Amino acid sequence: MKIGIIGTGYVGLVHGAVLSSYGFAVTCMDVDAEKIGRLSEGRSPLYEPGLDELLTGGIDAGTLSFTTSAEEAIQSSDVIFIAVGTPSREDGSADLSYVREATRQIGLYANGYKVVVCKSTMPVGTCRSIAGELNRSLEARHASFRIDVASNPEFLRQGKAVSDSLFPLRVVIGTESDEAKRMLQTIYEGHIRRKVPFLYTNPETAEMIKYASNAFLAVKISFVNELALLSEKVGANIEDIAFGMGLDDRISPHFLQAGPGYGGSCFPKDTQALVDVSRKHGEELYIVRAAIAANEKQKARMVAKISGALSPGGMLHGKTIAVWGLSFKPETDDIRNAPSYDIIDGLLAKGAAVNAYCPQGMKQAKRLWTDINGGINYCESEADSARNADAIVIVTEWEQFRACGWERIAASMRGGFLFDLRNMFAEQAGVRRLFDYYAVGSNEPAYTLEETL
Ligand SMILES: NC(=O)C1=CN([C@@H]2O[C@H](COP(=O)(O)OP(=O)(O)OC[C@H]3O[C@@H](n4cnc5c(N)ncnc54)[C@H](O)[C@@H]3O)[C@@H](O)[C@H]2O)C=CC1
Ligand SMILES: O=C(O)[C@H]1O[C@H](OP(=O)(O)OP(=O)(O)OC[C@H]2O[C@@H](n3ccc(=O)[nH]c3=O)[C@H](O)[C@@H]2O)[C@H](O)[C@@H](O)[C@@H]1O
Repeated sequence: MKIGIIGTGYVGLVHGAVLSSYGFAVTCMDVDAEKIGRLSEGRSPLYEPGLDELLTGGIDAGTLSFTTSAEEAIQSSDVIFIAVGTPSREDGSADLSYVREATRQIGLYANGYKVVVCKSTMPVGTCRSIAGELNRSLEARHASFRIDVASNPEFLRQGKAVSDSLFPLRVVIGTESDEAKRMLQTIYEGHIRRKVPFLYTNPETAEMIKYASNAFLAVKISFVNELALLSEKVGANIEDIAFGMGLDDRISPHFLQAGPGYGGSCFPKDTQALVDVSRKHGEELYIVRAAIAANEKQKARMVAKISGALSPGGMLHGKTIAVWGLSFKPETDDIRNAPSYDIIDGLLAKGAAVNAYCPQGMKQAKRLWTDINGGINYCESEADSARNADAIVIVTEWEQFRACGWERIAASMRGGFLFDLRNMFAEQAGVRRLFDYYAVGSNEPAYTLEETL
């Protein structure tokens, strides 16, 4: 069975590389010629642990190829995954123009029976509308074959995309076509053998499972973040609260990590798109709406927390702040909707100078944050950014921050503040004692500079 992937971003590229490692012949197609050029040389355009090895393996084995030609990818494949972006429009609805274009090209170039699989996250009803559009195209061409469509949402996390693809927690297949179901079962045979739960539904249910899962996780994070703000006021500790809640397996300990607010290319856009769908159907999702609002509040509160501690009036003229971690989470170079953007923007608006450092996110930040880049001084390392700074703000919990030479860094600073927005060092007296230390969701007596001097 030959497989085509339309859209070689985080999802399409990882999915294609993983399927090629199973031995399928995979053709990955993208409209971005620069991306395809790099990939053809075996160089990944994005950072994802384990991906480089899979790419080289697939290219060397001859099972993975890349093209900018939709015609070639579509005509050479039996199963075509649509994995293009579905970003937010201004009004929060999902922009389906890339999906529509991919669909148009399949309708135009298909040269025999195909299964089209909707891998992108698409609002409920999209999969069925794609089927309708394809049928109309085939009718107009008087084609003698049909195309079946299935929804097969993706649940991988960035930073763990390869392992999540190899070892998913579940596979959801939403289709009314037995042939499409059978072909997807063949593709995912390894998961079936490993007894990964498979869920067969109609396309609408599959689409909703994806949005419901992301929205639920976003709600969980916003819930714990609001409790973190309250905890600071009432003298409680959010880390202990989350641990105490998580011991109940009906709640589970996962996704209860308080922080600066969720970010990324999916939670912000998918929660908004779900709210948009709910409004269009007259069934407003108040809880999801509240999670979105709480997330915005959380990012603003982080700026207020930093500025309030550094200056009684809240303005930051003359202060230099080192911001560590620009990517929306560790182990990715993706800065889409990263809380770091809002926090830096807020600090700059208050007059601060910002020294930024991120292990992987700086290249994209330099390219994409054109509106705030004038105010950011990008640095080579943690130490470089902290030299002569008044404060360090950890926005993303990169593991390498744990052992970055804290004594030396603290000694090189002008001020002594550490705002640990991920509570990385909440339990580590060795680092806390070097700073006026601020965590999220707790005001427990920190090891302040006065105490240690
Ligand atoms: N990033 C993630 O962790 C996850 C993303 N998803 C969903 O998967 C979809 C893709 O997301 P990402 O991979 O992050 O997006 P991305 O932005 O990294 O990649 C999308 C790719 O599609 C290409 N493209 C656009 N129109 C095209 C066309 N007509 N033909 C061929 N290529 C085209 C773009 O050039 C780009 O390379 C989205 O719907 C997203 O919500 C789902 C689960 C996880
Ligand atoms: O649809 C998607 O794109 C994907 O979205 C998320 O994956 P991802 O965005 O890669 O990353 P997460 O690990 O879920 O983190 C998202 C954001 O929430 C934040 N977060 C996460 C967990 C937590 O306890 N607290 C918290 O603040 C992270 O820092 C990050 O900013 C989901 O976890 C995936 O299952 C889904 O496939």
